[in-house]
Amino acid sequence: MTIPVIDFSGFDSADVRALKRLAEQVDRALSNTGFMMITGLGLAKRAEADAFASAKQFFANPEAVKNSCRYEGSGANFGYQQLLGEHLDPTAPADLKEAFTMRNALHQYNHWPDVEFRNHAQSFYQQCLFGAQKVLTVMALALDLPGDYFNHRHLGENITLRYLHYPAGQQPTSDHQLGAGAHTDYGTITLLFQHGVSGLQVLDSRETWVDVPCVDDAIVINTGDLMHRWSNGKYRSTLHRVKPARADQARYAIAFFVDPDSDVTIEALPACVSTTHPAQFPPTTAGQHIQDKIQASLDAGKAYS
Ligand SMILES: O=C(O)CCC(=O)C(=O)O
Ligand SMILES: [Fe+2]
Repeated sequence: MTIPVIDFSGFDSADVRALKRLAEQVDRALSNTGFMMITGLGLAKRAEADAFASAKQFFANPEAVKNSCRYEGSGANFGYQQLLGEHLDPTAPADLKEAFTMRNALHQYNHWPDVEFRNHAQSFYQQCLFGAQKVLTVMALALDLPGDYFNHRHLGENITLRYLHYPAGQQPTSDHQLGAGAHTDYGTITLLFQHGVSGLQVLDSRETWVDVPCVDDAIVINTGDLMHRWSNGKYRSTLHRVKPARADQARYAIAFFVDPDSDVTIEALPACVSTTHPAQFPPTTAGQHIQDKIQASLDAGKAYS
């Protein structure tokens, strides 16, 4: 399985042929593997560097400092989650990672570690949103929808920036313990910044875990469960996982989850339904699906404690 690299620099020309070509490339990648690497989105490099610097500085703090912004629950979906705080695979041991999760980061006024951390996070969130909107536009065109169809349904309520730290030198308790357990993402698309250290793996159609390389200046983008349902199974929500960090090298990554507003109903889009391929899933609301999945990843800990 190879994950295609797609150059989005033609997006801004608004040339109809360039957009059509992008839509075809995105459609193929999301139907085949559910994963693509995108270059040329035009995000400010400085914002990404500042966000990673902030993340590293925050995770280096003592536990007591980090816990002053402790994650309170799936409803807020905001704050610090300590090592072993989550089971992305609810059937596996806890993940060897810590995280700082920031849902709807432009409208969160409390619980920030400090002003600089907040400024960097909000700047990077804005950059990611700007890039994500281009990708959502191309996806809408690929699915025969008006170009702004998805943008209107992703106003920010469930859009979440997440700093991840896979610390060096953590000894897994078993082969089943990972940096991040096997999971599918919950929403529409995820943008993932790997910061030059690999570790992410994707399950291919032969049930083999394939390493995702770090490609300079490329953002990994994958589709999640709700896009799978919206597209009536056409766009994949592919299982992926992260290996534990190496003994001598920590891994930092940033994920940007682009998920629909809570009251958006997700049901098969007209272009994806036919008499031979009727709707495969009952309608659901985005909020319900996202809450159920987050809660499962937190509740799973109880079975292991
Ligand atoms: O750290 C990574 O590379 C991936 C993390 C991930 O898949 C997630 O947070 O959903
Ligand atoms: Fe993921």
